[in-house]
Parts: sequence; structure tokens; C-alpha cells
Amino acid sequence: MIKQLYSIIRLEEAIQTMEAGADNIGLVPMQKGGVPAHRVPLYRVDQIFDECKKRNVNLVAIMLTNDPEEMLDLARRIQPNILHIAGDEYAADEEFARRLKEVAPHTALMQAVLVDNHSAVERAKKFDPFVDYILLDSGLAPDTGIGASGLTHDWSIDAEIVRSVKARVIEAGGMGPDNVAEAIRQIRPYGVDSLTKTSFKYDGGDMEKNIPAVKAFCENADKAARELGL
Ligand SMILES: O=C(O)c1ccccc1NCC(=O)[C@H](O)[C@H](O)COP(=O)(O)O
Repeated sequence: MIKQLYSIIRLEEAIQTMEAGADNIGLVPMQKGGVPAHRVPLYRVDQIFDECKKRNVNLVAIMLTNDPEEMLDLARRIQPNILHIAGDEYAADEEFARRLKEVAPHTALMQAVLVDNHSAVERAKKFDPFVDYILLDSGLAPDTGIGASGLTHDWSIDAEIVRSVKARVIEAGGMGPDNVAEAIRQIRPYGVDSLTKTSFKYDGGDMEKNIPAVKAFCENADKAARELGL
């Protein structure tokens, strides 16, 4: 079971998050979109990525910008393991997937899908032919994109999506140590993602990973997956 932990800002918390069990760590490289306090300067993205490589952990670059050219420039510059499109006005299409392969041949494409009602199943199926990962998420974060809401949604829709697509599905939205095992039992995703419930959130949008909560999230996810033989 892949455990994906967002949103990393500092080098030390990146290392601690990996050592607490993360398989994927996500951060918002400096860009136009998103909360300014979440954005990570590119020199630090490089430092964090170096630490990821030492530990065989994937770096996920979160795109909150709605400008595909900016996304492709960042992909070319960083060459992350995964590029995650989470903005609220731009979603990947076949042309974007093709151009991403040109500028970053080893970068996988992850598209966020908002699960607000049953039409999410059709939306996920539309992305399925050209994305590597689908991230199922809740709500709209104010002034950013899909996610970071700390809220869950109707998991029966997610379970249907997992059965309907070939892309790897990462389950997100209000996931924490308290509910990750039940989510895995109900949805059977490829991976699970957490931001709010494994972070301290401070005034002005600054955040920091809560390392004991990260550890509990990873342990509970692994235990549930083991019990289910996933
Ligand atoms: O990572 C961010 O800073 C971010 C900001 C705004 C929207 C989404 C963002 N991250 C994307 C994610 O995939 C989150 O981990 C996901 O939405 C889960 O969030 P939460 O419900 O808070 O656990």
C-alpha cells in the first residue's frame, strides 16, 4: 500500500516524513497557484529530491497553477517522479500527457478527480486512457484547487472508480490515522494520501508534518493492507 504524504515544505520534515514510512512525498514547487506559504523554492525541491532518491521515495510535484506551460516548465526543470495536477481550472488531456513525456520522460502523470457526486465515475474514466494515477479527492480548497479540505466524501463512488479504471488510484480527502484502515477496506485503492490530519496548520497557511500522526497513518494503512492481502 502506497502512503502519500502532503504537503512538505521543509527539508527536515521531508526526511522525518520518509523515515516515518512515506512512499511518496508531495510538495508545491514555487509557482503561480496555491497558498504562498506552501510553495517550496526550487533549490529546496532539489535538496528534498536528493534525499528521496537516497531512500527510494517518490517525489510528487503538486500543480496548483492552472497554466499548463508553467506545469511543463516545472516538470522539465525538476523531473519529478510524479506530476500531480490539482488545479481547479485545468485538467490533463492527451496532448498534455504527450508533451509531458517529451519534457520529462520518466515522470508519471497524476490527475486529481473531485468526488462530489456519481458523475465522478465518468470523469475518472475520461482521464483513464492517458494518466498513470488518478487521485480521488474532496471539495475545493479556497483559492487553490481540488483538495486540502480535510473532508471525506462518499467512498462507495471511489470503490466503483477503483473497479472501473486501469490507472492506479490514490485515495485522498480527510484521510488520517483514524479512518485510513476503514477506507482501504471499503475502497481497496492502490495508495492513500493525507495532508490535513497528519499536519499542524498555522496562521497564514504555514504547515508542518505531525510526525507521530504520519507514523500512525503509515502503520495503520500497512496493517489494513496486510490483513486484506493487498
Ligand atoms: O498540497 C497542497 O498544498 C494542496 C493545496 C491545495 C489543494 C491541494 C493540495 N494538495 C493536494 C492533495 O492531494 C492533498 O493531499 C489532498 O487534497 C488531501 O488533503 P486532506 O483532505 O487535507 O488530507
